[in-house]
Amino acid sequence: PSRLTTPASCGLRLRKSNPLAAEGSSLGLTAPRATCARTAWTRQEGQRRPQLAHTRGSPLHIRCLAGVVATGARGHRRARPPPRDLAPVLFRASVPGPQSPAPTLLAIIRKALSEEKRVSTKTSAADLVTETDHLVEGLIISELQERFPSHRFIAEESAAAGAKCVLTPSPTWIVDPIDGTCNFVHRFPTVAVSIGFAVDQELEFGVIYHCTEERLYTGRRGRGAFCNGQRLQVSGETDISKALVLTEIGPRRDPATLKLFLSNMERLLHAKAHGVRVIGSSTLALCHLASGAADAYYQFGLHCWDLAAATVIIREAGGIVMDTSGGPLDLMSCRVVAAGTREMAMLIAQALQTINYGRDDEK
Ligand SMILES: O=P(O)(O)OC[C@@]1(O)O[C@H](CO)[C@@H](O)[C@@H]1O
Ligand SMILES: [Mg+2]
Repeated sequence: PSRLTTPASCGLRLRKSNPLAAEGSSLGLTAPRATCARTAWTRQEGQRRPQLAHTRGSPLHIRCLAGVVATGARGHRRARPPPRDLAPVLFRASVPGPQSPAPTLLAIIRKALSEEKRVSTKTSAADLVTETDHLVEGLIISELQERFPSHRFIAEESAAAGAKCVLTPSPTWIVDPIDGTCNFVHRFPTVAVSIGFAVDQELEFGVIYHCTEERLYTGRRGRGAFCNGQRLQVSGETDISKALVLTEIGPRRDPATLKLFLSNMERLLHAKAHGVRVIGSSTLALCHLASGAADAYYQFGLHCWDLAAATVIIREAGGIVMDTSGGPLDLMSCRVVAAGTREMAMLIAQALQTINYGRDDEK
């Protein structure tokens, strides 16, 4: 029995030759296909979450996706994140196989990406949501909830519907079902799913999947960060005048907020940063930082579901994630500075003017 064994209800079986079964194997670029119980989903009128039914024999599905990421995360204090080797199985497996009759998480996102969407707005005209955001969040939560009834959830669309975002010591899943919804609506192919996990208010692991480029980023506290099996390492840059900096605009577009946003960007450009980029997904921007493709990230107006998974990945890649004041990160504070080095993070923090977005746990 290896750590790859998932609970019987999932029905996941991996072939004996599975290289991921070996302790310390890579993140599974060569992961074999796995089979598990088939999960069919339906969504009836007025029903917020999909209903799940099981049949044996189909390619791995969201049930396994949630089940595998959750393996070992049972129980307060003793909660243990999954072996890092399992994470790729999780997302890889949710891509439908040739004979798959059931849509899977990534299949749902990819299909919807190319279709017309029903788009609604949330806190502002630039803060978008689609039915796919709701559907994906519902799938992830119902699977995890069924397996871990005592665990708590903080998730973007549930929060938008009024659920409180309070991080307690209980094991808590922090979910952004689609990060980059505006990109998703425009078919701009920079869209991710982000799932973080915290116990005792400490982030334990994070998984971010770049849905169109099939890049799986994972980080587990004390065990490193990886992208498709390659270890991630931040850049060692300490000089702003040699830095590529990433940010996101934030949802507000009122003149005062925009003025501060543009002035912060201007300050970094005056400091001769090579560039300041906005790609439309804070989780993927933070993954670029973790991989050394950028040197710093800052933002006002992001949320705990943008930060949870990415924070573990950046820290495990050797980077710094801190508050814009230069103090420790506060996951609920709606602001962040991250960089490959503490020197760079401090320089960025010192250059910024604060934009007050309030706190996630006070909304
Ligand atoms: O709504 P979504 O797609 O999950 O978030 C999109 C996004 O650009 O908006 C947030 C706030 O500006 C960013 O941090 C985040 O990446
Ligand atoms: Mg989202």
